[in-house]
Amino acid sequence: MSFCDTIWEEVAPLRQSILAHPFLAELADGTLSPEAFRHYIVQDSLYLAEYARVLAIAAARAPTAAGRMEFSDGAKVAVQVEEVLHQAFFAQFGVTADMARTAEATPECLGYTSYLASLAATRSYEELIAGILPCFWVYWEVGCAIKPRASSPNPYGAWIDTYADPSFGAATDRVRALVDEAAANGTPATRAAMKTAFCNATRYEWMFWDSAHRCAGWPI
Ligand SMILES: Cc1ncc(CN)c(N)n1
Repeated sequence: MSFCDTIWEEVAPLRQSILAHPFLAELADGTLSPEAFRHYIVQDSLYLAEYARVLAIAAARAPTAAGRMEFSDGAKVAVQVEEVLHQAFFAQFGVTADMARTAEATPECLGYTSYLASLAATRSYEELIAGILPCFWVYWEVGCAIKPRASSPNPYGAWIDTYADPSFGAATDRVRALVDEAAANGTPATRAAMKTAFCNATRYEWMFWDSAHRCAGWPI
């Protein structure tokens, strides 16, 4: 079994909690409240801006040309493609430019992006790319799980289609291959640290949807 397959199995309970989360169940059947989705999409826009920066750092730190290509392409895609999706949803759900510009990152959004930035700034390249991977893989799993059971028409159909698209699966596979390669060249201590980064980022994915479902902000 590859390193990625092993850590994927280890986070199986977390993944089950993600797949069973009411945010995603309601998104699939189209009953998710517009308020919860608006909360999510505004926070996601803040998230992706930071994620793109983290990918650009991963590109700069990558020891191979394949890594430099993948992460610099990923940084571009995070800014371009997903932002196009967000702009369409902003229009659909009444998010004005002013609302988007003045939005403050929630604890979950700030926690996730700050965690990835800390991996980029103070940890190994191997840990960094292990922390980057759930953003791809978890969404690909969610997109594929939701698509066959999604209601039609569905106000969130474009979101589902984006993450169930084979091109997103192909990008996930390429990042997985880079993580497997890094793990194979690393020490047991490196692999243990990579597993921690992967697990923490997967936790943040659950927390991100959960806070959107509660429309939660800062408690104080
Ligand atoms: C929080 C989060 N994680 C992952 C993705 C998918 N790139 C996203 N758009 N937002």
